[in-house]
Amino acid sequence: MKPHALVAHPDNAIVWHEDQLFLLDQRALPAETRFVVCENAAETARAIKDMVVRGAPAIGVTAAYGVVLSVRDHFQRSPADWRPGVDQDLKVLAAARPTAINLFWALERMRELLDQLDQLDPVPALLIEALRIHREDVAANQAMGDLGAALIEGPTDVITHCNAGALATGGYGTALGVVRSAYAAGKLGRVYADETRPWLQGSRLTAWELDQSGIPVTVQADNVAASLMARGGIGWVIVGSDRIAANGDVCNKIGTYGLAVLARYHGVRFMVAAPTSTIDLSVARGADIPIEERAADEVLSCGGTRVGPEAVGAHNPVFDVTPAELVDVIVTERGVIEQPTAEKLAALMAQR
Ligand SMILES: CSC[C@H]1O[C@H](OP(=O)(O)O)[C@H](O)[C@@H]1O
Repeated sequence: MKPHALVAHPDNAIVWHEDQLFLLDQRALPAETRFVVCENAAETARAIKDMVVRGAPAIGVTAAYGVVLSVRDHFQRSPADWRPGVDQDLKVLAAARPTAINLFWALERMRELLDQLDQLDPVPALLIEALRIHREDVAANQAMGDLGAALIEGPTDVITHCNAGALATGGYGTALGVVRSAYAAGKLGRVYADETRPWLQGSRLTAWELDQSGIPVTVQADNVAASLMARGGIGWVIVGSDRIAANGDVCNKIGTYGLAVLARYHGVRFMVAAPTSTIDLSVARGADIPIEERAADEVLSCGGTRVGPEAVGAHNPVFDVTPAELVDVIVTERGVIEQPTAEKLAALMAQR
């Protein structure tokens, strides 16, 4: 009998159980539900890079647990001189993926605690901090869900892109957190989930999550959104984010920018739901955000079968940037920003 903690559920994507890190393998969903166990920082970094776990906040939460694994390893090996090995592991974790700021935000928060620790055994304090980061993320998503749902008059249908759900976070979800709260409030009819080529986060993960939650969901090819908006009945496009620049430009899954242009053309409102750990005031504008390029094979294969000619390459940027002027509202756990600007973001981030 599997322990309750390891039941495959969207809110159980990242599990610290019996002093081990278990990750629901999102490469296999929905066909197979299996967990990958990470025993150390290197395995955790590999799991992030290979997208066993993905989604900006989920990457941050996972990296925090990766730091706990690192400290436990190095403290056990060398109780008097464990820090250098941990610092090297911090670099390995930071190199896992370049775009989601939550990875670096979580590592910096763990590093700040490391710098303060002087007790003999650092592991308990670090585990408590990682668990706190995890718990805070879920609470932020629940708060955002309610704030975002309050903006929806409804009942209406919405489009979402990629997966910004429980699987992409510590639990509950950002964009899908708004979807969950709006559905519970009777404001949501149906979610149209872009399949989100090439990794299919929408048709595999969002569809699985919403189906598990009993929320009406229809998968659509990425090029259907325009005609669906033209038909009418779509009130909102609701997406997550991997990094929001100081001026309000939003970096998110490739294809988000095109959705924002279509939404503005068709008078559909465009909502970005993201915790403040996704806002990066150190980056002035979206053009300065590093965009991850992944293997050409992700584009040239589908379901493990090569679909493109062997001799042909592929361009596979996996994020793009939506200019702030195309974003109607950014929803964070601290509050809502209509028509985001640098000034409004700075004021929000100055709040404690
Ligand atoms: C809640 S943030 C989720 C965010 O992350 C996804 O990217 P990936 O699946 O490559 O990690 C996508 O951009 C989602 O919007």
